Amino acid sequence: MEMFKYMETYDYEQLVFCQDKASGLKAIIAIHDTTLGPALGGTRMWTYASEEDAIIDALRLAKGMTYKNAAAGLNLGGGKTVIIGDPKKDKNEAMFRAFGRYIQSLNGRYITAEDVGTTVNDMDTIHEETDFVTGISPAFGSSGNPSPVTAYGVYKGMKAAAKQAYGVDSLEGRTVAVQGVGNVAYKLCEYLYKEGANLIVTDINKEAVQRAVENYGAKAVEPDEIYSVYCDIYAPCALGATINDETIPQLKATIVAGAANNQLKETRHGDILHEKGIVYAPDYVINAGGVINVADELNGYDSERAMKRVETIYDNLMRVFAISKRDNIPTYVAADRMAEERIQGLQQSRSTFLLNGHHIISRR
Ligand SMILES: NC(=O)C1=CN([C@@H]2O[C@H](COP(=O)(O)OP(=O)(O)OC[C@H]3O[C@@H](n4cnc5c(N)ncnc54)[C@H](O)[C@@H]3O)[C@@H](O)[C@H]2O)C=CC1
Ligand SMILES: CC(C)CC(=O)C(=O)O
Repeated sequence: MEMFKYMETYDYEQLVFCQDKASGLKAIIAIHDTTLGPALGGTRMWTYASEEDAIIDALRLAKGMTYKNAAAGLNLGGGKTVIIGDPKKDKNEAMFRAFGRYIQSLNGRYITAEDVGTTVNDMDTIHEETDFVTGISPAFGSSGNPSPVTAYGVYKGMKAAAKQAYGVDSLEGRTVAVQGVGNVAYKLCEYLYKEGANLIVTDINKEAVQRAVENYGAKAVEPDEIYSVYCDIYAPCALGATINDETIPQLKATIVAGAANNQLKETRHGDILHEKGIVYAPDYVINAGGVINVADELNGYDSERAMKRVETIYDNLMRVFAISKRDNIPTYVAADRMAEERIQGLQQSRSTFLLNGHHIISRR
């Protein structure tokens, strides 16, 4: 992979490789764009098939955060970390402390939080070494686990998508097929169940499936069956790239709306959804609840204020749908346009982010 060529093509600012032999830390911090402010994005711990896969994941996720933070109206840029390893077996305190020191060395250009494979406890360990971490324990006056708030945002966004598709935003009686019932989606299922939606769920973790079956009356299907079930809404809430050449022909849903990052395998898959008349809620717009919540910590965390802001996801999606309809463009293009316009509009008045005494984090 020609790294600088890739970074130049997609306008990345910085890629940092962090290695600590004693603890086994192998982390890649990708900073995409800091026009709007310091790069905020979570840390994913995952077993990658190759180092190149890990680098590509970090880069793609970081770019997604630039767009997510811009579209959510946050004064934050986009970044992300991946730690190579199995979160069930390879974690240790020294690893997250070493990682915290690497974050500190960036002097505020990058602020981290949870993502798949990392927890509030990990963020607390990172916090032993740096202030540039969010999603730390409520005991520190912080916001804790972002997943339930992400779920609330996805639920609100799903209602916006229903309004667009059906003219009413009630989800009562609608059937939602949920792929992956982990931290975000289990809470999402609770919101949907309470509103009277029917749930079909799948997960590679049988216990996660069982929980949703027992508590929310969900019907369970095998992981490869979820794409073809009869439903109104397909909610991808596991990992990315599940909207692809194999899955699109199987979909019966009129809406795709879920929590996963990078849902479209390639952008052309967003074009195909548009051509088929499927309402696609762009991933980074609908799943911004978590980052909105952790970003509120930078102002001294206030849960009520954060939840109010998360509710704007509904309006942000309605704007995206309106742009898509007006210009007859796929919703993912409309969302990109909305985010890019905000970044470009502010580019004139900001230069690349540097710690200059007006650091956003100095407010807490
Ligand atoms: N946690 C958060 O606040 C946010 C999460 N996201 C994204 O939402 C997605 C879910 O996040 P979490 O719930 O935190 O992760 P999680 O790890 O708690 O849940 C993911 C679930 O998907 C399951 N899974 C993995 N591969 C699968 C497959 N092939 N088929 C079926 N199930 C599969 C896992 O067993 C797990 O239960 C991720 O893509 C994440 O990046 C995005 C924004 C914020
Ligand atoms: C989990 C969030 C706190 C931030 C993030 O990395 C995301 O939204 O993907």
